Amino acid sequence: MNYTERLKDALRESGTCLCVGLDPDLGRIPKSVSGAYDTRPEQVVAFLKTVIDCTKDNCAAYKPNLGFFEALGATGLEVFREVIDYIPEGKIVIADVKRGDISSTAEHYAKAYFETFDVDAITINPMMGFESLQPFLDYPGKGVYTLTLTSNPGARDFLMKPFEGHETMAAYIAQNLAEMQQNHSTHLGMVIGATNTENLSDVLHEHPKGNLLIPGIGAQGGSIADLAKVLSDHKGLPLINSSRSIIYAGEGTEDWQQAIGKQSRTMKQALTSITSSYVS
Ligand SMILES: O=c1ccn([C@@H]2O[C@H](COP(=O)(O)O)[C@@H](O)[C@H]2O)c(=O)[nH]1
Repeated sequence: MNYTERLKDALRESGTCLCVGLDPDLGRIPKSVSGAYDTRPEQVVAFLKTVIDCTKDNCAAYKPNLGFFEALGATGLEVFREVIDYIPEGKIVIADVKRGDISSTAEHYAKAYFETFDVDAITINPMMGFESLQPFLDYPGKGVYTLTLTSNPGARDFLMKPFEGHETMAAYIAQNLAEMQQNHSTHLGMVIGATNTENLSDVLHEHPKGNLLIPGIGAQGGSIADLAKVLSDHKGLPLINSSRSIIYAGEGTEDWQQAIGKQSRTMKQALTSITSSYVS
């Protein structure tokens, strides 16, 4: 099965395009978890397993961000392994690594995430040029989401500036991804921010079948209504990510597990109008 078919199944089975971001911040782990385990890696594993238990009925995908795992030190990758192994079958797992380098190094990033960890998809950074994406592109069944129009204010520094005859550099990236897709078996999707919807039409027009990873709702304040408008004609499948607003929903309370479950249900509900355009 190719990546898009597996993604479609995950959306259909869960009835949502919600992706839960796994960004474990040690300072925000509930006291009942940090008090019960001696080591930081054990605390993170226990917290994230509970997050997964509380959210699995309300999402199609999980997106662990490797920065949070690397911050744990030498055992960070073991924690990452244990957490992704716990994610139920049928969910899409996206390693948010934002890699990109010369080919000999990029080949090893591709090997690490598509072979050693065997995740469904990763995020990549195109800053070193399209040739640096090459090592990721011949993995049938896998997906890459290339940073195209990111959700942060710094997207204005390069990605929203006119470039090579396009209104934005983001649209130029999207056009190149669509062209590269014609000759490669890895699905070439895009990361686009829910906070920058006013600049998204051109980007989506250039890569009309690209699957989308969309951070920026929740803690970053992106509007689901604006997103729904801009996505209305897009043919690629969206995964809409929220991390902090879900996994720390119960911060400071005793019934934090219920709060996480409730917030993921609320997000799933809020995304219904978008999900229903893709899942019948
Ligand atoms: O443009 C981008 C690309 C990636 N991210 C990542 O998504 C999550 C968002 O977390 P929230 O807590 O929902 O704000 C995080 O891992 C970012 O590194 C992004 O926000 N924007």
